[in-house]
Amino acid sequence: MFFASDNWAGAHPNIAAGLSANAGGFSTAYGDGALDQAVYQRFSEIFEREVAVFFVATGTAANSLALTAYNKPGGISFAHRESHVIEDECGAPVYFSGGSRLHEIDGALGKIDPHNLERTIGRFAPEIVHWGRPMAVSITQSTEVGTIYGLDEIETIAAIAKRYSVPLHMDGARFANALVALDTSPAEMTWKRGVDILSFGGTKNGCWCAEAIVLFDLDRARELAFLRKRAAQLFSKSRFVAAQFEAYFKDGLWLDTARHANAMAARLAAAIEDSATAKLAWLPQANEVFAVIKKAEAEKLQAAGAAFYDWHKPHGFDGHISEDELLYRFVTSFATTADEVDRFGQLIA
Ligand SMILES: Cc1ncc(COP(=O)(O)O)c(C=O)c1O
Ligand SMILES: C[C@@H](O)[C@H](N)C(=O)O
Repeated sequence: MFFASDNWAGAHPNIAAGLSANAGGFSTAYGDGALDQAVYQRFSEIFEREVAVFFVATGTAANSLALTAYNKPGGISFAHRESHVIEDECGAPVYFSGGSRLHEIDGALGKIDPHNLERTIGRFAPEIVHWGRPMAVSITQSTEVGTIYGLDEIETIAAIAKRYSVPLHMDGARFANALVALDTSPAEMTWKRGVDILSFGGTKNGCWCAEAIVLFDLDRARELAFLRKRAAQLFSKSRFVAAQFEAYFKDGLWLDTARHANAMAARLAAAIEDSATAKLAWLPQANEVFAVIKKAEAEKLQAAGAAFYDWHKPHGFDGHISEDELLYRFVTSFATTADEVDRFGQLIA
């Protein structure tokens, strides 16, 4: 029973088959091969406009380079206080940009509160040389605590970013999970709501190692090409990332895998709701489930083979956590089975 992270899941068989099918022969290196070009075109079709696509190895690289694409001396990017770019990337966005800063914005359950954003970014609007100046706004979709921004919420945040002439970045490490949960289109959830640059994650949703920066603001494409190479993120055998995305998009596989992961999260949440020894912290909106469980009970579950971790209490969670309890995070994936969830449900009953 593996709920530690969707990063623990392997590669979907179709993705693995796509890699094998493209392993032979020769292909122009460094992103210029026929398969690369075909996949770039597929991204433009999916987003219903011409986009620039840059394959990178990790979500951290995608986020760091996306923010660096808009770099400026004294630049400040604004992100949720518990965002991955602030809490889990070891300062990579600051490092890759040569010293831009990340400023925390508060908001409940992983989502930036627009009023807090307006108030904070507004303070830096005079661009006083001592303080620095706004450079970007970054949101995570779905968020680090499995919540989702509605289309109107994205639009509201984008409008604030535009008011201060900065781009809106979307950390889409779990883009597909949010997309199917909202039952909307990639275009509607991004550029049509004011997103300028997207970290498009495939790795957590069935790929072996496939992340892409999707740039809607094509004027930045040339700059980003150099930033990626300087960051040692340009794959020589780029066809192997392209092959994964080709299989990922084929027949809507990426949407099916995300729907399955979300459905398994809903199933797991129902089992936790029915439990006498655990409390669901909030309803899952994508593929992450959070529950308050007695430490002793959690240890029994882990001893029985369930892999999951405790998680820090997010801002805006007003549930009670007793001394002998902790908040735990469960992440489902394309590889999570109903049997696995039901087996866990029996243990936690
Ligand atoms: C919300 C979010 N963004 C970005 C990342 C970064 O991905 P990576 O670990 O591949 O750098 C993760 C990692 O799981 C994540 O959860
Ligand atoms: C670092 C850890 O949070 C990872 N991003 C995950 O979601 O599992």
